[in-house]
Amino acid sequence: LAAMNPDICRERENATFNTETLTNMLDGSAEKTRRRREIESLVINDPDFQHDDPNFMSRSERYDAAVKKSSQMIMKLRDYGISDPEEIYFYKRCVHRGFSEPLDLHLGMFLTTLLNQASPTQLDTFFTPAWNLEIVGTYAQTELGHGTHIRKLETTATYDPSTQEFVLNCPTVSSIKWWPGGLGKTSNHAIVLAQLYTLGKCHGLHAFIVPIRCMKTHQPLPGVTVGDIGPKFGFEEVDNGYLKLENVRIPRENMLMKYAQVEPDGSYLKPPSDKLTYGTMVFIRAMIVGESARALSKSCTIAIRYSAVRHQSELRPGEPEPQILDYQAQQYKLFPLLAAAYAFTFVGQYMSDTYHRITGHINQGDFSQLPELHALAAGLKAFTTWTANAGIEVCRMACGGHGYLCCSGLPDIYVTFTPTCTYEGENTVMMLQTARFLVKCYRQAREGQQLSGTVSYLNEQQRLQPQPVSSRPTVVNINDLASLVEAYKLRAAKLVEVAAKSLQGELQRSISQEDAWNNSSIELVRASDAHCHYVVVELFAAKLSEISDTAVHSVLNTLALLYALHGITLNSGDFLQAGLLSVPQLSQITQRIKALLVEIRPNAVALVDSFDYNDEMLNSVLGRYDGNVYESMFEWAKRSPLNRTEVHESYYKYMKPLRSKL
Ligand SMILES: CCCCCCCCCCCCCCCCCCCCCCCCCC(=O)SCCNC(=O)CCNC(=O)[C@H](O)C(C)(C)COP(=O)(O)OP(=O)(O)OC[C@H]1O[C@@H](n2cnc3c(N)ncnc32)[C@H](O)[C@@H]1OP(=O)(O)O
Ligand SMILES: Cc1cc2nc3c(=O)[nH]c(=O)nc-3n(C[C@H](O)[C@H](O)[C@H](O)COP(=O)(O)OP(=O)(O)OC[C@H]3O[C@@H](n4cnc5c(N)ncnc54)[C@H](O)[C@@H]3O)c2cc1C
Repeated sequence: LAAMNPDICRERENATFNTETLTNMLDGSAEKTRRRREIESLVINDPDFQHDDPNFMSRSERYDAAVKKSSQMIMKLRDYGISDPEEIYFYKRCVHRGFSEPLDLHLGMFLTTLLNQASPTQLDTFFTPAWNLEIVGTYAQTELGHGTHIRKLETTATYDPSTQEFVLNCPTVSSIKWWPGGLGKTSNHAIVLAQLYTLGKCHGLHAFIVPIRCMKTHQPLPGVTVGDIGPKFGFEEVDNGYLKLENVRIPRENMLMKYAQVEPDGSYLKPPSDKLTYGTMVFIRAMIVGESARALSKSCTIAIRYSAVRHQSELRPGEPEPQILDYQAQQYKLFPLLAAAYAFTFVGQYMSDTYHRITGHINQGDFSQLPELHALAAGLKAFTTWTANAGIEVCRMACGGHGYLCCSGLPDIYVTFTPTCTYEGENTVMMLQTARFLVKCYRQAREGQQLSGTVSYLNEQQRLQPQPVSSRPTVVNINDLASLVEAYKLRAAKLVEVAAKSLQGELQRSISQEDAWNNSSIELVRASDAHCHYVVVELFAAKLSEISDTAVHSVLNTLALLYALHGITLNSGDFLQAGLLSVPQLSQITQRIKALLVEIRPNAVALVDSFDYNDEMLNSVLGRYDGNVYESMFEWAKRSPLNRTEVHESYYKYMKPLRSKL
């Protein structure tokens, strides 16, 4: 066993706080940390889950290996009695080393849709077989022609009262289902989102359980054309698929009928809200916020550990080359991302709690908070994925050339994460959904209604009436987190107002509501972005008040200040325009940020250690806990398939003959 790299040892000795305390806080409690590690070690020590490096495998081999692992995973979850969704998720992440896998849609969307949208009788019929993996399902919504604008999806489900069946059809090329994970080869069922027709009338999108492959032979059923859509930017383990349905008949009982219903005679009963069909998307959006935190914290772990062991260039003449982590420019790249990773971890926990709280109310028949839940999940999903997506790439480049190697782990993190900006609601479109809610709230507040929840700041609009910047006291105390939260809040209020006024201005030019909306999209997206940024800063600050350990409190306070101040510098125009900040303060902020980088420097490695990714999960030569990066990179390269023979066959086939011809 090689000794620990001395640089990284020194980093750990210099930390001012106890990493275990912080890890416990991130997990929720010491007991939760213990249990998570226990679950992870079940996987890591399981010979069935030892795997070949996927980088050296073909796509088909990768799919094969993933299905093998997923099947074993389901067996073992059963054997170990792991049934808590959160624990299933730990186990699953560890088995697949953070990669997406063929059963994701079954576990994440098929089962969830059943749980939330099936009637009790339907749950009895479908849930147990689905839990036992006899039914393997996916969520088939997107079509070739439409992913975003789902009201225009073209697949139809027409009720036939004579047989009490629905007849499903994809009538056009653009109506072919396209993208669903696990659809191509793995699933034997799909929840298909289709336009419901009954008694000659269209009632919009509804969800149907459609068998697509024979339960015995796994052959596609009559009328079903199904397959894999081909290689992608990443997601190589996943058989994202296509599906064309031609006169496929399913029993009436296969329409999910917890809310909307079709009676045997074909009469239609409306749901209490027609957006309940969209519920599974809200769930996954809420989960993606936590995924942003994970992707970013993993990337930071890799880049910061590597920066602690990598020496390059000359800082002071005659002295040894410094750790690249000592360069201010390197710190400025990585520490704000580290701060964002912490912020998003807390936001992810909040989003998950909020989802469960409000879904609880919805299950009791109270739909009043659905709009806020939707707006929050949509906006925070977009806000956090955009930041994390860009941040992963910054981390990769911060590792220099070695970041480009697959064994750094960073390319896989990037290609696996980047579609979160697109799937489950394209980010710009999600920001516009949040803006729709914000503008509505703004108008309500104007009309004198008292708003509650995350938008309650819009009640304070009177305070925001325009006044000359010079006559207004500057609001920000750049050393006080509470004051920074206030500034973010006022910026959000201002940008919501700007967006609302833009809409108003457009409408006064007597164009349609829709054109006014389109002509204000830039302002609307910025308003949502500012709103989400405020929510994130606010939640980070609120988290600090829960921390009793003074050493941990101090280091997280530094990170929270860095997060807030760095965000101001990135958006300084907004803060200046709103009169929340003066020009001299801007350079004070830069100085303050530099001081914060120095404060964070001795704790940087400990702060990424606290995320507690074991080496198997991190899967990165550069991010290894022991810091022995060069040795293991050399070992990894030797295993490259091109090195199986000393002389590659291409030499004999092409180069050697060429030489004799010249
Ligand atoms: C016992 C055991 C327990 C067991 C437990 C078992 C369970 C589990 C166990 C295991 C757990 C382990 C898990 C493992 C997980 C694995 C990971 C998963 C990986 C997943 C990978 C995911 C891969 C990716 C999958 C995908 O990608 S799947 C496809 C996703 N596709 C999209 O996301 C389409 C976007 N497009 C739209 O969402 C709409 O098109 C559009 C733009 C909103 C316009 O919608 P439109 O209908 O036109 O509405 P508008 O007219 O604009 O608005 C009209 C009005 O409705 C409002 N409103 C719009 N929405 C909504 C909404 N939701 N909700 C509420 N309101 C809404 C709007 O606010 C407006 O309100 P108003 O202002 O009028 O008051
Ligand atoms: C890896 C991956 C896995 C997926 N898995 C599934 C799955 O399991 N099941 C499933 O059903 N789907 C799945 N999808 C599909 C995914 O949900 C859609 O791709 C997504 O909803 C975006 O829709 P789109 O592709 O139609 O993009 P488009 O809507 O065509 O977006 C293209 C551009 O148009 C812009 N745009 C569109 N509408 C507006 C608007 N109203 N205002 C302003 N700008 C607009 C967008 O911002 C974007 O820049 C998956 C996709 C990927 C990449």
